[in-house]
Amino acid sequence: MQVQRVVLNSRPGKDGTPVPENFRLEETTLAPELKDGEVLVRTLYLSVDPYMRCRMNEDTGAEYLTPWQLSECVDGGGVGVVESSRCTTCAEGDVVTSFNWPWQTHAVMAGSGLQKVDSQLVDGHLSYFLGAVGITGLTALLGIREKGYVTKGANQTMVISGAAGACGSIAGQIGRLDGCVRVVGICGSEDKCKALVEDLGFSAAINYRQEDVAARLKESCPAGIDVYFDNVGGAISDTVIAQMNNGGHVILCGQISQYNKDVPYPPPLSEETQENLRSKNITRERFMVLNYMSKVDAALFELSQWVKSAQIKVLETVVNGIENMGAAFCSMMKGGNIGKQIIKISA
Ligand SMILES: NC(=O)C1=CN([C@@H]2O[C@H](COP(=O)(O)OP(=O)(O)OC[C@H]3O[C@@H](n4cnc5c(N)ncnc54)[C@H](OP(=O)(O)O)[C@@H]3O)[C@@H](O)[C@H]2O)C=CC1
Ligand SMILES: CCCCCC(=O)/C=C/[C@H]1[C@H](O)CC(=O)[C@@H]1CCCCCCC(=O)O
Repeated sequence: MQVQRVVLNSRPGKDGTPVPENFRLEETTLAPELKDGEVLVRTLYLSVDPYMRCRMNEDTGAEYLTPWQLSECVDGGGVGVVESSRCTTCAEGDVVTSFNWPWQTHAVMAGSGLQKVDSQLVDGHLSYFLGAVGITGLTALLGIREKGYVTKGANQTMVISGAAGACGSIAGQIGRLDGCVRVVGICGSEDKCKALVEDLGFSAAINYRQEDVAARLKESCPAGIDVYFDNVGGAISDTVIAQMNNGGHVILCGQISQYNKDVPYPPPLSEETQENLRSKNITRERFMVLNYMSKVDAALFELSQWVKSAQIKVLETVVNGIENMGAAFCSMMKGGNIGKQIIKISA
């Protein structure tokens, strides 16, 4: 069988901005016969995620991430359907997902590396398994529950950076559902601000590209900031932390503003920000969703119930075609997405 796949064509360099030409589309042939334990899957949807920027480097800088190899097929989150199987745990027609799905239109995979999913959890919106009812929804929910210390009735204000993205858009809605009285998002465009306030119920939204973030935070968080869901790091986070209340909590989810720089993860903080954290007794613990796998089933069920009952609204930016994987990744890294960036590979 002839299939299309995406390979890593070149590396952007540790300090470089990724470009679509770092990826290359190729044709390849799949072996006609499955071996014991293997399944043939058709790819439905693929995910592009910020951590992939680290996998473009020869040294990813994170012990749990392996580098993509030049001229080899790249991989990440994917969902697809089993077309034929020689594995006892997967049957034809099963919908399956994996963190290591090859960027390929069809693939032969070990059945043992696939998780079967129940399409009823997402009312048939299978791309949600890569977002709101998948890793990014889990990151938002478990990040808040494990590191946010949100308490009903405590009149807390939560600020979210990268608020209109996959994790951020869900985190703000969960902050509100869990009891924060004000939820304020920071993001990079007027359209994003409008979506946060008008569609997702955020109390206010700040466009960091056009507005004075410090001044707008003062205005929209009159009682200060208690919880900060940090997706971006850098200057935006320094500004937020400077306005946090004593005993506040930073959920250190990601630092995308630093991923095109040759710095370790998490990147070092300025003296001033370190002093702000110390003097105000603010916690800032690193959060990694993969460390909470024992809580995933219950968390996915909770996310599914919220999505099905429309208490959480899901935003997606969907691009069609495997040939657009590289462009979709680069666009997401620059803010081209509202909600989860998804690539639809087949119907
Ligand atoms: N800890 C964990 O277990 C996990 C952490 N993450 C982290 O969460 C964060 C969000 O990931 P995800 O939701 O998948 O991605 P998003 O859907 O949020 O997409 C990335 C967004 O980052 C914003 N961005 C890009 N560059 C900058 C910059 N220099 N300054 C401010 N914002 C920027 C852009 O939005 P805008 O237009 O607003 O600039 C862009 O849309 C990332 O840091 C990621 O590494 C993700 C999954 C798991
Ligand atoms: C080094 C920067 C990482 C910043 C945080 C982040 O984005 C983490 C993302 C992971 C999250 O815990 C869940 C995921 O899906 C991300 C990692 C996926 C790991 C796949 C491993 C693939 C491999 O290397 O073989």
